[in-house]
Amino acid sequence: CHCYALSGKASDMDSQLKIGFIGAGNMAFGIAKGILAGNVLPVNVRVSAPSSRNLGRFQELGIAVTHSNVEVVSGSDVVFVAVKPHLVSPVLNEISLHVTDRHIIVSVAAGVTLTTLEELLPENSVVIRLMPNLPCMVQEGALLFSRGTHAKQEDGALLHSLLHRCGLVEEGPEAWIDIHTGLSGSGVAFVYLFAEALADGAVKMGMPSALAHSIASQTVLGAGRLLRESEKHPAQLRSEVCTPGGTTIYGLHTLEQGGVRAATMSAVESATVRARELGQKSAAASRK
Ligand SMILES: NC(=O)C1=CN([C@@H]2O[C@H](COP(=O)(O)OP(=O)(O)OC[C@H]3O[C@@H](n4cnc5c(N)ncnc54)[C@H](O)[C@@H]3O)[C@@H](O)[C@H]2O)C=CC1
Ligand SMILES: O=C(O)[C@@H]1CCC=N1
Repeated sequence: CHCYALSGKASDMDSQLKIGFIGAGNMAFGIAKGILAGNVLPVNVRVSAPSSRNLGRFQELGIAVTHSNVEVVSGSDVVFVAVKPHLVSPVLNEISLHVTDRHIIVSVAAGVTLTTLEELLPENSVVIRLMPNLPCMVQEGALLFSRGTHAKQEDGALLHSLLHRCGLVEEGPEAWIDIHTGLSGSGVAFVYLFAEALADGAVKMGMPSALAHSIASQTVLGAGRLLRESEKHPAQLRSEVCTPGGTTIYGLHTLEQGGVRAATMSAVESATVRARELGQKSAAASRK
């Protein structure tokens, strides 16, 4: 049974837990790295994918690899389902017979709802929906999870404890997961686009590209760290950068004329709406 006593001893339990990943892509790798940075040993982790192409980097971490999803489920307590959303339904159909009350099934697939996940698994299965983002790779992810009908508070605490080295980990109602997907799952790509454009601007003004990209990435990193560590509102920090009549306010005016703020809000909205659409598609597919 997954009912580990969690009276502040979650991290002691982690070291004995068996962790599985179905799907060996970027997200599985990022989460695996964070989990190994915590209390879990590589011998207690296994990962499956149909081809060997993506498995090498997991092997380099000492993680056992296989082509059998069922083998991952049979040998694990916590199973991360980290395949593309349209593959969640076939994969859960394939493993369903092997899921027991020992398991916590954690899906990271964009859009796929707890209801769909629960319908595809045996009755009373413990299911958690998690939305991570790519910076889990460097333990600076932003992760939000939501518990299914049969996932208890202590199951959430266990997941939190497993993932705490992946970055910021929060729990919330399921309605926020699609929003978090737009804000942060996809949001990192919006930040990359902005970083690329910053560098392009510098190249346009005559700076060599390699230096411009290196400075742009450090600028994003530094701005992010200061924002998080100061706990100030972004508008406050922005005003600290703006000398009256100086360079920054001229640049900001140009950005506002380009509608960057409205465009960014709309980008979060479109990505959120798309996550909801993906959820409806996967629900329809699971009923077939
Ligand atoms: N990439 C990102 O930034 C984020 C992705 N996600 C979600 O994570 C999930 C995975 O995304 P990525 O890692 O980017 O994809 P990916 O394409 O890098 O990885 C998918 C993996 O699944 C494997 N796979 C394919 N069919 C399989 C099967 N039948 N059984 C087992 N494994 C199979 C592939 O070989 C591959 O290793 C998606 O559902 C996505 O919505 C969530 C948050 C952020
Ligand atoms: O683009 C996607 O659908 C996935 C989910 C969040 C980030 N990548």
